[in-house]
Amino acid sequence: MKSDLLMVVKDLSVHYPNRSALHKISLEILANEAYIILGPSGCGKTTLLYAIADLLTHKACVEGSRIAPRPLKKSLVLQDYGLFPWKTVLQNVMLPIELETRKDDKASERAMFMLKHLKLDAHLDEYPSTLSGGQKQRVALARSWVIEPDLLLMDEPFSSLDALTREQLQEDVLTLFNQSRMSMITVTHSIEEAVLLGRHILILSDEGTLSHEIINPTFNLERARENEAYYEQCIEIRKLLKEDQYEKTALPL
Ligand SMILES: Nc1ncnc2c1ncn2[C@@H]1O[C@H](COP(=O)(O)OP(=O)(O)OP(=O)(O)O)[C@@H](O)[C@H]1O
Repeated sequence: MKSDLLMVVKDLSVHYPNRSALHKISLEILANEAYIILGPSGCGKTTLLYAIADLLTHKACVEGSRIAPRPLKKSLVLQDYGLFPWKTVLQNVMLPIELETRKDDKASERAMFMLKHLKLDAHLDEYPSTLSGGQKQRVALARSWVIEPDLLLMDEPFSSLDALTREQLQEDVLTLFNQSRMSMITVTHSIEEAVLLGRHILILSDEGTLSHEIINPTFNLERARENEAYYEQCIEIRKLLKEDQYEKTALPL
């Protein structure tokens, strides 16, 4: 196995009691890489993310394998932040450290660095109810980063934020990604977000198969939104999604 391999997913299929969600998905997840899961609504993006995170409900029947050559530290960021309302910003961020059995002397220092970087240092003792959506999502990001995960999993993390806040947070994620050695997997509906945050773009079809796995040459491009190559890549991805849709609806000759 390659030394920088975090996980090998082989022939993964997931069946819920009333329907199947994924069909024979195979992929490799490498260290220090950025992955996107993109596809139409209901195609199984969240199911794939949860399968990788090992968080599928007990009702899901899973076939195939997910093999990690070494134990992985994983963190999950959800669309609705998942903060504890009775804990302050700092307490929310430090929670995963408290739950760890291993002593981590540098954790407080790391948490403070993260909170400062994400411009939350003036809100340490505030409760989530007093924060804006963007601030809450920053707390969730800081919390997921503080344990220095091998794999950061994000389920539509910015979809409930306004456009400017979303853009700022996407920049924050890229900066933190570039300063770390982790891999991240982001589920999104947005082609623009996919091209911004993913070097590997995995496109699922309506039937829950992996229809395309694309290497995005514009990933990590400086000031991507001011660059033509970024928009050309968005157009390419949009074409592939439309072709998938067309193939599905085309009448047989
Ligand atoms: N716990 C569950 N029990 C039964 N069916 C489920 C469950 N979770 C998801 N499904 C079904 O599996 C399919 C895939 O769901 P999933 O949430 O993974 O898709 P998605 O691509 O993330 O959707 P969206 O883009 O709308 O969030 C859907 O048809 C959904 O109804």
